[in-house]
Amino acid sequence: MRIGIGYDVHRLVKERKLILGGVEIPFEKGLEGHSDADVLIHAVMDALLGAAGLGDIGKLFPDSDPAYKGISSMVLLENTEKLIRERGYEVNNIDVTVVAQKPKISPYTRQMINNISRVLGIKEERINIKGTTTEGLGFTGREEGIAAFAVCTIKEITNC
Ligand SMILES: Nc1ccn([C@@H]2O[C@H](COP(=O)(O)O)[C@@H](O)[C@H]2O)c(=O)n1
Ligand SMILES: C[C@@]1(CO)OP(=O)(O)OP(=O)(O)OC[C@H]1O
Repeated sequence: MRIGIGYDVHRLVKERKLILGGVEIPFEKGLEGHSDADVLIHAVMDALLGAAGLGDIGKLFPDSDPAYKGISSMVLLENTEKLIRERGYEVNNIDVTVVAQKPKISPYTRQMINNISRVLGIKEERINIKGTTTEGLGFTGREEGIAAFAVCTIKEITNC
């Protein structure tokens, strides 16, 4: 078993969609980025890549590459899963914390978990997603951005 950790931050701006965990959440602002800026999925990808010893998201999917402009991060997650599988690992479990003053993510976590479970080919019970505010403190508290932390474990693929 190997463990990985991921962390990402994206800025909240007007006239962008807010996509978290592959779910479009109605909100007055969205996250800025080269891709769809799904900060939750980016943290999960970095955790998976870290666990497998494969570097990080920016190394594998550089934001200088026009191929990734506006791409759904669920596609990048799918590619990440293939890479760790090629290394001989499968995902065991994932735990994510989204740090956002607003919006509340709890009404959407079931759908996010379903999206991730389908892309990674693992049971929903192996994925946990939670939200927290920072009680108005810091850049997340001022609603300037959203942060996400993810921890995962991966295990060697066995044939039996
Ligand atoms: N973006 C968020 C933030 C919080 N939640 C839910 O609210 C609970 C209380 O949050 P505190 O930061 O005040 O501790 C938290 O445990 C979550 O259930 C949320 O869904 N989305
Ligand atoms: C996902 C990538 C690639 O489109 O771009 P962004 O959406 O800007 O995200 P970030 O977490 O800043 O870095 C990873 C990038 O390479």
